[in-house]
Amino acid sequence: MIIASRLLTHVGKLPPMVQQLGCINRGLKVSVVGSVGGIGQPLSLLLKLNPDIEKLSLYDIKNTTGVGVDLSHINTRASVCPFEGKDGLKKAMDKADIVVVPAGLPRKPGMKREDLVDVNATVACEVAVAASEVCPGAMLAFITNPINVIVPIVATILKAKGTYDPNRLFGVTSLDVVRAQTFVADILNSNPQKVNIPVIGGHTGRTILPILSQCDPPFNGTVKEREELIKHIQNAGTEVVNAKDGLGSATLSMAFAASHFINALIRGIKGSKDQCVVECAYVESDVTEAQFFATPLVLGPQGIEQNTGLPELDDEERKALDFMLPILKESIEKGIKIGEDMMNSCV
Ligand SMILES: NC(=O)C1=CN([C@@H]2O[C@H](COP(=O)(O)OP(=O)(O)OC[C@H]3O[C@@H](n4cnc5c(N)ncnc54)[C@H](O)[C@@H]3O)[C@@H](O)[C@H]2O)C=CC1
Ligand SMILES: O=C([O-])CC(=O)C(=O)O
Repeated sequence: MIIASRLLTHVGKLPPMVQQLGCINRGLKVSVVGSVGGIGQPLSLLLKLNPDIEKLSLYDIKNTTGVGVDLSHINTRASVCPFEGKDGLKKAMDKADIVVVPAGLPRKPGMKREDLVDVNATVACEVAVAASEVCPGAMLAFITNPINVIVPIVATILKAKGTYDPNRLFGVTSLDVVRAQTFVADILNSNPQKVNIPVIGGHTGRTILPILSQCDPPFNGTVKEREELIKHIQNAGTEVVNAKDGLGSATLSMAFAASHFINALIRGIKGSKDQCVVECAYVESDVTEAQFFATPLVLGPQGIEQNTGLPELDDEERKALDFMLPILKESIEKGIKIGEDMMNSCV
């Protein structure tokens, strides 16, 4: 059941530790945790191209130096600093403005995203603890699956450490939007970059809800075409996992989607004046009964400036939302419980 479909804002009083005045005019420090992986390498490359990044700090458990030296030869502004090993995490994240996390195990055919939780919860916990110590004001963007569970785990740990700011913690769901834009554009024979479509909820199966009724340009397909399109968007991750046949999940499209999201966060931090920065992401929310939920967010110097709430929904979308909420709530409860159990064990 929907609690509210009005405009909501999370902008509250920040804990003193994480308070920042206005927007940042200097170059930014961005840390990529898991930078040697299938997503981490192309994501680091794309971020190296952003002229607002002054320091690109790379961390992985091993082999970061090679990736760092390679990237460092590219003639763009960001200086590249590679770190590895247990001690390297805090050094890499020290005073970061943004930490993006493509670390952790990907799926193999036959697995669900939820099957990754045991291994990936540890990675998320390590990053949350390090963030609390060395960059408590940073924007944290988690790519690690299962997003629906990982973000509540991180929030719970940050809360216990006294450094949680709900405006600065994001589960990256941009790939769902990128896919929705692409698949709609394929059908409409239009430019995918010009398709506007919110994707709300979470990041697995039927918790991924593209709001086709609000698509611009309009999608006027038949009921069957619409159902097929929604299924295609919801199952796209599994499609890649099966096509890669044991060699992992989406990496290149994810790196593109994540760099798009991080570039938007940066425009927000820099106080972009030319246009409002709006992106969908999975965040703490009171838009529905689910404590974490993806909706379009206005991004600004302090992270989430405004949660725009639920887009207008038609009857089918309302039913789909009602169907997903218990699934999402169960994942969130699980995440909170794992976070409580782990908070002292992953330091
Ligand atoms: N949010 C989303 O839409 C998507 C999320 N993903 C998820 O992203 C994650 C990464 O995927 P891939 O890059 O394909 O995996 P990968 O296996 O290619 O790379 C993961 C990297 O994480 C590193 N790593 C492992 N434990 C670490 C730790 N404790 N600290 C730092 N680094 C650590 C590994 O050394 C490796 O370099 C997976 O969990 C995957 O399911 C993948 C696609 C889309
Ligand atoms: O499906 C996976 O395991 C990776 C992922 O989240 C996606 O591609 O959307």
